[in-house]
Amino acid sequence: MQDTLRITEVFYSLQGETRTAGLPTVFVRLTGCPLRCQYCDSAYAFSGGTLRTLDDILEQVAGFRPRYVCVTGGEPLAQPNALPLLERLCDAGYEVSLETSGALDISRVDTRVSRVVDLKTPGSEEVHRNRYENIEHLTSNDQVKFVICSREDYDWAVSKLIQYNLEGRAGEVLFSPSHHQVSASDLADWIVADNLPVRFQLQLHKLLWNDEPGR
Ligand SMILES: C[S@@+](CC[C@H](N)C(=O)[O-])C[C@H]1O[C@@H](n2cnc3c(N)ncnc32)[C@H](O)[C@@H]1O
Ligand SMILES: Nc1nc2[nH]cc(C(=O)O)c2c(=O)[nH]1
Ligand code: SF4
Ligand SMILES: [Mg+2]
Repeated sequence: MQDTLRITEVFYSLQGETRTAGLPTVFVRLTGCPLRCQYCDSAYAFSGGTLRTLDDILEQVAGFRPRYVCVTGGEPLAQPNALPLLERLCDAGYEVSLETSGALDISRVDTRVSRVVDLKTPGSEEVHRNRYENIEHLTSNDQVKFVICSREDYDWAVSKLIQYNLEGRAGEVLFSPSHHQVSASDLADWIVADNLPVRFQLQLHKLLWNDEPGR
């Protein structure tokens, strides 16, 4: 169908992650994902959802009068109409971010959008899906994220940081512990010991609300 997207939820909350962590943000969560990361906290968005028009989604977002809008999922870029949704959110004047697995082409995403590209680690069990061609499209408005499941994942992430000069390409490089799979304080200690040019982050929404859907 034209101009529709399959949507799991639209909600207003504090952004729990990335460079806008702590800022009130509307989340638009798109349904469906071709990956199956072993840690996925959003598996409820793999199926179901409601087909909605872009106009309908834009109208609900406007009702919250937000400054920040985050398009997430599921995997947003698995739906072709994610691209016009992102454009229209930017045209409406919001500061827009996109959370993507990095398994799909980001090159056609509006560059006004801050693209948060998750480079999947071996511990995610989806490392083979990384589309490394995306890295050349990154700008200082974009963010690269590693969700770390173990010391081995940390060492792998450091090697990718160096290999692709990620600090020089993206505005932010984020290291996040996979929830309850690696000690957050160990990860923090490793980053300091290695003097890494990355930002450690925790998922604020899990500290606040224990990952209830729609928060
Ligand atoms: C649910 S995904 C949706 C967007 C896209 N599919 C992706 O993977 O980036 C949003 C972010 O949450 C992260 N995430 C999911 N489960 C997590 C967990 N248990 N601990 C930490 N981060 C997690 C993902 O790695 C991703 O960066
Ligand atoms: N508050 C809040 N912040 C978030 N940042 C990323 C989220 C996600 O599930 O992708 C998320 C979420 O679900 N809730
Ligand atoms: S790519 Fe994102 S939504 Fe899909 S399984 Fe992995 S974390 Fe979950
Ligand atoms: Mg969540």
